[in-house]
Amino acid sequence: MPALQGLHVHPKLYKTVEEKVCPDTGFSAGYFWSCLSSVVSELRPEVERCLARRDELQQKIDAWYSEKKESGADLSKPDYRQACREFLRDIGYLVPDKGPVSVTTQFVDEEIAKVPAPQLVVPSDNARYVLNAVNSRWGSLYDALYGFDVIPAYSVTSSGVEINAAKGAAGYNPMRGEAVIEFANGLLDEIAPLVHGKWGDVCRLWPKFVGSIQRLELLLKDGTTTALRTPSLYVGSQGNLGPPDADVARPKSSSPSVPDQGRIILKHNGLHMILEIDRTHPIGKAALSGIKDITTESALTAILDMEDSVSAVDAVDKCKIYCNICGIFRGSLEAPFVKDGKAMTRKMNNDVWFRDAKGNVCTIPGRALALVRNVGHHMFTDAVLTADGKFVPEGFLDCLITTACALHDLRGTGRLMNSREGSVYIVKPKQHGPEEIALTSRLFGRAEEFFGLRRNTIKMGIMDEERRTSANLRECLRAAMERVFFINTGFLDRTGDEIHTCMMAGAVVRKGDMKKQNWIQSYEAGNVDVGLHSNLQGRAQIGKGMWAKPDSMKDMLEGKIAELMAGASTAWVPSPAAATLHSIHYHHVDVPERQMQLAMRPAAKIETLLEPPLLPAKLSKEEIAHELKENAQSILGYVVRWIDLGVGCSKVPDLSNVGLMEDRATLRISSQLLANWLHHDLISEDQVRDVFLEMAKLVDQQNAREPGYIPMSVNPENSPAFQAAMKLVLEGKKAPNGYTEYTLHEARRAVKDQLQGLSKL
Ligand SMILES: CC(=O)SCCNC(=O)CCNC(=O)[C@H](O)C(C)(C)COP(=O)(O)OP(=O)(O)OC[C@H]1O[C@@H](n2cnc3c(N)ncnc32)[C@H](O)[C@@H]1OP(=O)(O)O
Ligand SMILES: O=CC(=O)O
Ligand SMILES: [Mg+2]
Repeated sequence: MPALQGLHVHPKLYKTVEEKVCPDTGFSAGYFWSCLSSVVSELRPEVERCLARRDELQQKIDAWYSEKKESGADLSKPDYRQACREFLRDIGYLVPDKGPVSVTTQFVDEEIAKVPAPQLVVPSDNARYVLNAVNSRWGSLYDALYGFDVIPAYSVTSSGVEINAAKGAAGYNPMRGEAVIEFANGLLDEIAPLVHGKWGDVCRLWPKFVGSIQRLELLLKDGTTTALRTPSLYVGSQGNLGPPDADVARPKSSSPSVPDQGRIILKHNGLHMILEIDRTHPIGKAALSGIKDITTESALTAILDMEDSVSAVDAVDKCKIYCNICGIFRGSLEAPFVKDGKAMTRKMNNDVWFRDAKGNVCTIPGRALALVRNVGHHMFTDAVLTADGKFVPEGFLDCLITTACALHDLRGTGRLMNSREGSVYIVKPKQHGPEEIALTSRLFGRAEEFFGLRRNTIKMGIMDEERRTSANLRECLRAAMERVFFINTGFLDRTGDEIHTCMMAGAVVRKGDMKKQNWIQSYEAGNVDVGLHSNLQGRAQIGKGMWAKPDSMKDMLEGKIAELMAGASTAWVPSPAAATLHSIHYHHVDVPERQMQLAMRPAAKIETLLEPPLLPAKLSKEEIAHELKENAQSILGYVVRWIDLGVGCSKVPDLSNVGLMEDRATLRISSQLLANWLHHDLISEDQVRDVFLEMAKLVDQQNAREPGYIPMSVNPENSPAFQAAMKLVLEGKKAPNGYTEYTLHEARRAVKDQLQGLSKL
């Protein structure tokens, strides 16, 4: 390990910083390490103090709940809410409320400040996915509808005819295609209605100058022409689109004499939709309007995640991530891969060019605004060691690397532009209360000083996902009032933290019942209330959590609109297709107006937030057994891929065979829930072992075709993944804040060492 400025840096990381990150920034690698060295000396003691404070508070909470429980108190009773609040105030868990806060963050890109839209999260260790994520600003509506379950296998058309619209294996099903087009036309009728007629009857469309400005004109199949009811929704065009050479309606099959190939750009609620007209394309040829697809503005922001969706346990893993992040900020990231037998290379998309309604050339960004999620304060890495051999806070390294990579964007040395406002967006997860947020803000401030950046260039996305943050959210905002660019309800981690914090209070409800509990309703509402009353509109997002069923798009389309109705200006999606489909909700809901309505309601009560999610009545043996199985299956299904294959986010089928997105936050929930039930004797250790052995067989079957997969059930005693999964439950009670990372990291590192040993033989 090279020793630099008192630090010992892993050679791989040294090389990455020297060869990838620093060139063209104006800063040398030596300077970079001296900055890290300073910040470690300065702020590491503060991190340690914050972590010790977490443990101290948890011990006090455990003791309080244990005592109440032993004295036979019914903790679900309202009397206890007040007592609990007072206790938490006495121990400093709840901090004094200093009154209203007005967030003043400046230079925030409009994707965050102005336009409500989906937010995609992507594991940053996978270059191919990362590229897909930044390119998911634009998505094919037709593909998203065709490829998922939104269109049922058997559909009824608007004329009442039942059709077989199954996807099928044998190529394109034109009837499914018809159903897709019908859905899309219905959507256009809602968001861009015509003066008369319906989108389904349009046989041609073109921009037409009315005075000095273009309007969209449309020819209907009855031969009449029409226009948009709101003409300003048309914002431009591209290509060769008319005017039509005849004032007679053309029959469906005949092609116009003027080649009809081009794009019509509409804009509604701040989001663009591009009607792709191409009568030479098989879909466009078959469509009355010639529209072959609708390219929809989808994920305006994408979080490149260094945290819960990746398995990164050492310098080598971290370097892979850092190179991807650097590639994005330089605009140079590429990923060669083979798909369906074809070799291809994925790159970052260019911006979209078109002529606006006055005929001027203009552009819209071609990529989502990239935000980077660093790791939390509780993580330390041996990629860099201090002179006395201690691991450095991993979040410090993440922050300095992210900022140094972003210099390429800020200085314009990259090929493409990320932030047009000259900001860097770092999402900081798992912060507990205002003091930790103040610590992050100091870290960001130091990074700005090191690299000569304007104060508050580095913006902070606050994951509201730990109970102490939710309970003190206003003070948390105060601690970052010049930097905050979002508060997001990470309800998955938050649920894990809820269970851990209230571990001693009693047995908690089943995983599927958590969302109905009072605490979570109060948490979701409280986050919106605090955001709306702290001046976030126009400056920062109020975000809601992940849709964790990546294949269940019909359910998402029906359900996820509720998050906008609840006041969110963005919400997380797991994939580009989900972003495209979720974007529909932002056309249905006028978010600023909805937020104005919600700002009038009485704010959610803190007492409700503090109500533990305890089982109201005993569960039957069968119910307990089922819940144990379900959690064991998801824990094993996730953990085995994390530890043996180094995959940090997986789609794991549940017992009903629904694919669920599992990441470290969902693992925190499942393991904490079982640890809680174990502590309260709903299940025994023997039962846990038996069920884990049974589920290991099922998980082995599910992964049988995965290259490199090592079955757990053959020799569970020697399977690091099986052992780690068991440990997460059996020792979950004493895991700090219920975090799973320590167990996962230890086991993954052992597997990597073993693999390295084998490769040397
Ligand atoms: C609590 C929290 O912290 S939530 C935040 C953490 N969670 C996440 O980030 C979830 C991100 N999502 C994912 O990792 C994935 O979608 C998974 C693991 C859930 C499913 O992955 P897969 O099984 O590979 O998905 P599937 O086979 O359906 O789709 C693969 C295609 O979709 C793309 N894709 C899927 N998810 C993403 C994504 N998040 N970003 C970009 N592209 C994606 C892939 O690039 C691939 O397309 P390609 O072949 O053209 O490259
Ligand atoms: O990070 C998101 C969460 O839900 O946890
Ligand atoms: Mg989280």
